[in-house]
Amino acid sequence: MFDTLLAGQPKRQAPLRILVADDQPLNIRILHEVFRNEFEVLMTTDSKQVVTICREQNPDLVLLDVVMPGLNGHQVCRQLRALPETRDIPVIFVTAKNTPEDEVLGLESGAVDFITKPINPATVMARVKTHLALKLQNDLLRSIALVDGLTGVANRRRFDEQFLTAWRRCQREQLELSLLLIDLDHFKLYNDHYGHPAGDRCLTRVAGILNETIRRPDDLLARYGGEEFICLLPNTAFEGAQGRAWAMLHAVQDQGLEHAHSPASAVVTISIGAVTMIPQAGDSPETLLNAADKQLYDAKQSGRNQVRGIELPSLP
Ligand SMILES: Nc1nc2c(ncn2[C@@H]2O[C@H](COP(=O)(O)OP(=O)(O)OP(=O)(O)O)[C@@H](O)[C@H]2O)c(=O)[nH]1
Repeated sequence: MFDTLLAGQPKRQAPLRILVADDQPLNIRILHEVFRNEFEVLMTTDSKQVVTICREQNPDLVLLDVVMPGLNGHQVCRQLRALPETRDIPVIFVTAKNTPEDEVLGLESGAVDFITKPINPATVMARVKTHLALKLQNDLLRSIALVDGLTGVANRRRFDEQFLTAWRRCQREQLELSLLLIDLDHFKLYNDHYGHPAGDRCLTRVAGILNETIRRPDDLLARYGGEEFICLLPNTAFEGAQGRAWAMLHAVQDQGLEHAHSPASAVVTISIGAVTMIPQAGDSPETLLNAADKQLYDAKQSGRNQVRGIELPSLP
């Protein structure tokens, strides 16, 4: 099952990655020996490092010792489940404590399985492969559920998830967060003149053009609804966001897609509302969305085929 699933995956950039956390270096060495030929193995003896490593290195599975100084395995597991960016990483407890009470406690804290010490290498490998296969299957289903069926770019749900994660990160680290709200100009007239199927093809072309202007791994272009797209630019200052917006506007215009009945231009064009802010504790993500909407409205009012932008002051 594992190899079949792996073969069906979109090509991964890196090998599957496992994090082994145990305060005893000897135990880590034993597990490293079991996995090192098949997976990339991350290791730590410090339970307090597990959440940070998961956030930064996004392992596909965690093997977690239960009894550790500082935070115990159950506490770590609960922390992982509470964070959006780590909650889908499966955790297997590796423990000498295997009474029914221990197992209930472990399952309640969110572990998917238990492996009893002293470990049997063949059993550990089989269990880990089973859970990795399930994780890959979940990742695949999630990725399908998060793509817009018409244009192939991210859908609204994916945007909502990623926006919230970016918002929290920028709030925590006091970074600039920018949003571009993008709308095709006079698209009703396009549909009326060329027909709905041609309108669909036009939307798909524009989505592709916009997506090609995205540069950084954390940037995201999504279809926000109808003929509206949205672009998330975390850790991006106002000038950078404006630059991206104008690059998108020119890229669409330069394609020269005929729009004979548009009062704005002879070709398909877009209008963009751009906003930037450093989120503070009292701010809400809607502030940024509403501001982008207002800027987009201004761009439309000013004749379309325009970028309008604003840098929001933070709350005192
Ligand atoms: N072909 C196609 N058309 C869509 C889709 N989603 C929304 N539309 C059309 O997009 C058009 C949007 O029209 P309006 O909201 O009036 O805006 P507009 O004509 O683009 O005018 P402005 O935004 O003011 O420049 C409507 O005709 C919708 O039917 C889609 O998936 N496919």
